[in-house]
Amino acid sequence: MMTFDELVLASHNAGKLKELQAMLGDAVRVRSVGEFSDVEPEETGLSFIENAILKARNAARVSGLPALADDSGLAVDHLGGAPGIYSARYADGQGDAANNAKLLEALRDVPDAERGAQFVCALALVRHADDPLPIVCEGLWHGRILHAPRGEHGFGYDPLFWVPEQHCSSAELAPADKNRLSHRARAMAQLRARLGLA
Ligand SMILES: O=P(O)(O)OP(=O)(O)OP(=O)(O)OC[C@H]1O[C@@H](n2cnc3c(O)ncnc32)[C@H](O)[C@@H]1O
Ligand SMILES: [Mg+2]
Repeated sequence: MMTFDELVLASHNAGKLKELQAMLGDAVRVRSVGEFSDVEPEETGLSFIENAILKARNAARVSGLPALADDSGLAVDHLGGAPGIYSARYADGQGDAANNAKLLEALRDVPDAERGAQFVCALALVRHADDPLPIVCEGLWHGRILHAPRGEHGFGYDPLFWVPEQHCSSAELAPADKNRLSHRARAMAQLRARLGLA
């Protein structure tokens, strides 16, 4: 079993950091990679898993600590799984509002039945930068893309993601509920089990 008292979170995304911290609770002392470096590694992988491992290794390298990375995104059925691993860069780095506007435009006039989508989260945990055996977990969250944004919580694509079983968007969920239901929560539950913490 892997145990440690300090862990660096390999993300520069404030929304993600907040959710990951809430999910990890007091189990481990958490640092952010931003404390060690402002340079974000290039996400050159072709899969969520490859990018998560790449970010985890980078954070372990700059911090000297074990590192947990999250690579996530939104895969839209009608768009053949796009924006996928390119979700953060969908509108060429112009940020969340531009990403959401571009997605709404891409799905303009597409009926509800064809607006299925899933949020994907890959988590990678490495003990050190060259760890040959990263722990990797994935979580999916199925939903549908709305026709207009709803809700103020969360971050990123949350205002456009309808959660059928909750009858609201993921930005309308209380943070604690999103952290129980989301792609990230599902990946984190697997990680806990793998670490013997579940
Ligand atoms: O790579 P790091 O530094 O962690 O930060 P990032 O924001 O670049 O993160 P990703 O590369 O994993 O890209 C994730 C994209 O998917 C979006 N996303 C991921 N999880 C989400 C969630 O729970 N709710 C809404 N959008 C989410 C997020 O807004 C980004 O556009
Ligand atoms: Mg990124």
